[in-house]
Amino acid sequence: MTAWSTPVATGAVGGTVQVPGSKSETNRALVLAALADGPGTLSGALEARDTQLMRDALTALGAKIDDSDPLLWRITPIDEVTAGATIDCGLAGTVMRFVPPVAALAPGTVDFTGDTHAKERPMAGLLQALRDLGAGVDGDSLPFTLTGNPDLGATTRILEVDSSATSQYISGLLLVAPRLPQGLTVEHVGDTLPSLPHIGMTVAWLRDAGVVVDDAVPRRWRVQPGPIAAREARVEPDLTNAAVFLAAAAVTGGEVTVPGWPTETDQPGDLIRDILAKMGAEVDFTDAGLRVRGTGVLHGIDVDLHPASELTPVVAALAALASGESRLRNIGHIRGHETDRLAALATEFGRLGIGVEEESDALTITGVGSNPPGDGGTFATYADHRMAHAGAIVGLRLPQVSLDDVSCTSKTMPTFPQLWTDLIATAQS
Ligand SMILES: O=C(O)C1=C[C@@H](OP(=O)(O)O)[C@@H](O)[C@H](O)C1
Ligand SMILES: C=C(OP(=O)(O)O)C(=O)O
Repeated sequence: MTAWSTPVATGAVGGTVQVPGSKSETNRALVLAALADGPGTLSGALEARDTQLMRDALTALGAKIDDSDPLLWRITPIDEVTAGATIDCGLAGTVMRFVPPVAALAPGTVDFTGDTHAKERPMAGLLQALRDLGAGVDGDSLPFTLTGNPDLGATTRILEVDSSATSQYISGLLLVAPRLPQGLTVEHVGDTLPSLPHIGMTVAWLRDAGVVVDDAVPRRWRVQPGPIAAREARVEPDLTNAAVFLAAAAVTGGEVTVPGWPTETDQPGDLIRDILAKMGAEVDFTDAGLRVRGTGVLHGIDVDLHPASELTPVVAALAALASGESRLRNIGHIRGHETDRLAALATEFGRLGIGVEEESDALTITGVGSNPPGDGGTFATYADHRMAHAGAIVGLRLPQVSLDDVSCTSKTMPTFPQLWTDLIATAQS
């Protein structure tokens, strides 16, 4: 645990923040490279706990990953998936949902474990799907032992999956689908399907590796069997992680540029541009990247975050500092993220004196506007990197906010405390 006093911004911030690579893209690229038909490379990849866990997991299953050059990782694919390993998933959704389908190709058992809270994260729908494909699994949540089946999916026509708890079940299954003898047709059978753009990202990465995917029918994906082409793949900056720095511009009336922001992207974090503009900031592309300028006005917002729910903590923090009421809707499934984010945000904002009403799938937040409560206090992060981002944003205007633990930011952005300190220092100078 590393406690951290968040810096208050005494003026407008101004700076350029080079945001590290996308977690979601890096971990998809690693899985596809490990299953590819030859050696490949990855540039712009994210160095963080979630991607280290993925590298360790794929190495344990037989891939060779040379990450000695941070600018260009070299991946030699798995020849035959190795049985007998123990995979530590940490708290990484992409590891716990993307690696078991790979391990299910092993001729033997693979053990899966994770952090204390990982045991609470939804796994049952994926593990049932793997059983339906012919693997064995001895539980419905972490930790579990999986017994692989080299004939995985050989007799499956259509695999029905309830992915309402997390889109990552479907992404994990699609990533191995081309390696199954008949390919795979996956059909979502639940009521809701969150984070759909993240499934779109999976489909795009498969297609870029030469895999034929038919997604013409909503909630149904048909992946043809065939090789996954080895590639020289490139990862974009993480747009959801970028959101916290852009928020600092909007909150302080300052200006922040993020270089390398793609003009077309599969990352749902791109939605932050629209959200910030609706809340009153100026958002535009310049030759240097995406620029956000605070205007001194920050309105509340009514927003459906179902497709981009990982933005919730940052948007909630913006709402907390805005004027008027905000409503963040359709996000019940984020109770299964790194922590129950609806409960955690309501508790921690409430403790600081910010009005929050928690519903089963929504938050209503009464922004403090020009009257931030003055006492500050401890802000618990629940091992959740994005709770740390939310605490840092409210700490820009509420004095003496202290995160109980900032080390959780290493999950996807170990450089966050330094990048944040440097950016907020520009307001003091
Ligand atoms: O596939 C991915 O890379 C992700 C999918 C989403 O998960 P959920 O569908 O559980 O929201 C997102 O929130 C998570 O941060 C990353
Ligand atoms: C939900 C998130 O992560 P994970 O990939 O662990 O699900 C997140 O990063 O906001």
